[in-house]
Amino acid sequence: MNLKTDEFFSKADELIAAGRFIDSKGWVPATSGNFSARLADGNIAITVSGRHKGQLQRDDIMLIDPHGQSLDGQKPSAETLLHTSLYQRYPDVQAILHPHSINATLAARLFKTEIILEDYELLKALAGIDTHETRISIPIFANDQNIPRLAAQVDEFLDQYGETHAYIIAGHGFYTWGGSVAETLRHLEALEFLFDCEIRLHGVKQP
Ligand SMILES: CSCCC(=O)C(=O)COP(=O)(O)O
Ligand SMILES: [Zn+2]
Repeated sequence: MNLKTDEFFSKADELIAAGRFIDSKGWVPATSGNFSARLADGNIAITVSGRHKGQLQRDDIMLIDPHGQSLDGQKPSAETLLHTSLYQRYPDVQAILHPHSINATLAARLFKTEIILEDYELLKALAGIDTHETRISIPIFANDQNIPRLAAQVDEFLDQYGETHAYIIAGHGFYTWGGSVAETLRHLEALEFLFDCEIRLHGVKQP
């Protein structure tokens, strides 16, 4: 049975286009990052491990089940568990994007455990926020090569502190998600701008 349906290819094409845009900004250097989108049957279209995310072709997007098992023989992202955990937690989440941007990396060096974003008009680009008079915290987790342990740490935090639009992994990148690939890309772009503002504001050494 061919599991790659029209819906799969449509989502794959959205992820490919998102990858080109994200790469054009320099946010997925040297094969870093990974992307996924949930399909109507619960299976997930996700990037094959090790591919350059700015040069994706249809063959670079593969199919996994909700538990992260490959359904087409290809090897999914090394960070698949971070995707499947978020889909399991948030039934409305339909796409996840993970860039390795300079701003996320610098933000973790500067802010250590969380980055606070408040009083920015662009916060309204994040789903559910309708005023600049909003204060959100983006948590920062220590990097870990043990992805199950990292996923468990994220899960434990989200169990305790509830919803967030994104999280940063120190020295690594960030994860963000949304109700569609387009919404997730909007979150990614807005968060990049907001991280940049905070880094410029707090990161410039005083004379
Ligand atoms: C060269 S980046 C190291 C791995 C990583 O953090 C990443 O985002 C890409 O891994 P993938 O297996 O998804 O290609
Ligand atoms: Zn990564």
